[in-house]
Amino acid sequence: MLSAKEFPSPSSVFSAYASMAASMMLFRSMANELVPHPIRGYLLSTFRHLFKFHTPKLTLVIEESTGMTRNQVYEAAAVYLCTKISPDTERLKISMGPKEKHLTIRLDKGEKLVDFYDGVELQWRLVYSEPEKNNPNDPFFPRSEKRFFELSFHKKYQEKVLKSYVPHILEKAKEIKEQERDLKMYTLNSNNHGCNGVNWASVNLEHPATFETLAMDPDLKNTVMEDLNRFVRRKEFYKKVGRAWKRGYLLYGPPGTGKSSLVAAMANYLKFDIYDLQLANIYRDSELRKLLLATANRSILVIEDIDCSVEIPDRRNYYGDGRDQIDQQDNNIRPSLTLSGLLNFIDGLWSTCGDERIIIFTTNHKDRLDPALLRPGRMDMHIHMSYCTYHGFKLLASNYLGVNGHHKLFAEIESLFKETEVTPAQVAEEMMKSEDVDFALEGIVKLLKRKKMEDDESDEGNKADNNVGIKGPKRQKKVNQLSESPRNTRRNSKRSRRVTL
Ligand SMILES: Nc1ncnc2c1ncn2[C@@H]1O[C@H](COP(=O)(O)OP(=O)(O)OP(=O)(O)O)[C@@H](O)[C@H]1O
Ligand SMILES: [Mg+2]
Repeated sequence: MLSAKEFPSPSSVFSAYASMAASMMLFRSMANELVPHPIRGYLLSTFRHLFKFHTPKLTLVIEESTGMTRNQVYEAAAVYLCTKISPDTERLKISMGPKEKHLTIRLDKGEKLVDFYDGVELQWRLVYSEPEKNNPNDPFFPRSEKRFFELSFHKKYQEKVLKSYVPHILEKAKEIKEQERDLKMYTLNSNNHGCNGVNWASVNLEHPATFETLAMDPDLKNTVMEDLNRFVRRKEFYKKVGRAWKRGYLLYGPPGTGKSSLVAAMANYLKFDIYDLQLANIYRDSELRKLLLATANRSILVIEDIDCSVEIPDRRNYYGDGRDQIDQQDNNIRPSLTLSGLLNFIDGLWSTCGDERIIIFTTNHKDRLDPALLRPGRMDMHIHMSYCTYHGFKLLASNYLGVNGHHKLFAEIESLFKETEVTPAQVAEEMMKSEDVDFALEGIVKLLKRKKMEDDESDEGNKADNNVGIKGPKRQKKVNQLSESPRNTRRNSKRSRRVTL
C-alpha cells in the first residue's frame, strides 16, 4: 500500500495543479510577447515536463456516455462502487422501478470513496459537471450536465489498473447485476396453434422454495449445496480437463417429496433461470435442438416426470431427416423424437454451446427409466427424495407454524414417524389447515395414525391373500439418499419407445 507521503492528499494535489496552471498561464503570456515561436514551443514542453515529477498521481476520467452510447465502464463502476460504500459516505441515491424487487443504490454527486485492490489504493469521485452554457444554435441544445467518475491512483500502477482492476470491476458488476435481476421460468408456448412450432415464453420465477425451507436429510442437503458451489466455481477446471461446463441431476422419489421444490431451491440458490421442457409438446428432434439452442447460459433445464411424460422411439424407427414418421398401427402421421437424439444433443453440441448449464430429470419411478438415461456420465448425481422424517417434520413445523422449541405432541409425533410413511407434501398440507398450532399438530397426529392404520390393514390383507408371511409396505424409514451415477446399469437400451400424445 502507498504511504501518505507517496500518495498526496487531494487538496495538496489540487493546490499543486492550481499553482502549476497559474505559472503556465503567466509563462505563456510572457512567452507570447518575448520569445520567437519555435523556441516558445520547446520551452513550454520542457516546463510541462518539469511539473510532471511533482504529480505522481494519474486520474482516469470515466464518462457516463461515449457519444451516443452509454459507457460500459461507467455503468459497471456505478454498480461496483455500491459494494464499497463506507461509513464516510454522506449521500446515496436510492430508487426502485415499479416491476423491480430490489432497491438500486448509487453514489450521489460529489461523493468520494476509497477502494483497495491488490495493494493499490484507488480514489473514486463522482463528478457532475456544470451544464454548458445553453446556446440555441448548438445542435445538442439544451445540454444537460455531464457525469463522470474520476479514478485516481499512483502512476506506477497504471498498467495494473487498466489491465486488471478495470476488468475486475466489469466482472464484479456483471455478477452483482446477475444477482439482482428477477429469475425467469421459461415454458413452451405454441405459435399459431402449433403451426409454427413451439417457442420459449417466460414469466418471473416466484417459487419461494429455498434450501432453508426444504425438508430433506441435512447431510444430503449439504452435499447438494456443496456440489452446486463446486460446479459454479470450477470453470477453469472444466476447461482444463476438456469437459463441457454442465452438471446433470436425476431427482427421484414418490410424489410430494419435494423434487420440483428442490429444482426451484437450486434455481433460487444459484440465481439461474429455469427452462421447463415438456417433451410431450415437442414433435421432432430438429425442434428440440432449436429449443435447446435457444436456452441461455447459467440456466437449469428441467425435464419433469421423464418416465411418464414421453415415450421416445429408438433411432431405428426414425428417418433422421426431420420427416414425420408413419405410425404402423393407426397409419396416422406421428411426430417423433428420439431418446438418443435428446441425450446426445444434451451431452454433445448443446452443452458445448454454452456455459454453466444444469440439467435435471425428475421421476417417480427410477426403475422404469431407460438405461440410456442412467448410464455412467449421463446424470452426475442421483438424488433420492423420500418420505418425511421427524427431522423434516420439525423443519416444516418451524416454517409453517413457527414452533421452534418443543411441543407436548412432539414425542407422540416422533414415535408415529417411526411407524409409518407420509410425504412432506402431506405434512405441509395438514399444517396449512390452521394457524392454531395445537390444532394443526393434532391434525398431524391424526394423519399419522390414519396412515399407520391403513398400513396395518394392507399388511393384514397381504397376509390373508398369500397365506404366507409376505412383506407389507416397507416400514423401515427410507431417508433421502444420494448416489453417484451407477456403473454397468445398461441393460437393453434398444427398447423402442413412442411419444404419447
Ligand atoms: N421436502 C419438502 N420440503 C418442504 N416442502 C415440501 C417438500 N416436499 C413437498 N413439499 C411441499 O409439497 C408441495 C409439493 O411438492 P413438490 O411439487 O416439490 O413434490 P414433487 O416431489 O415434485 O411431486 P411430484 O412427483 O408429484 O411432481 C410443495 O409445494 C411443498 O409445499
Ligand atoms: Mg414435481
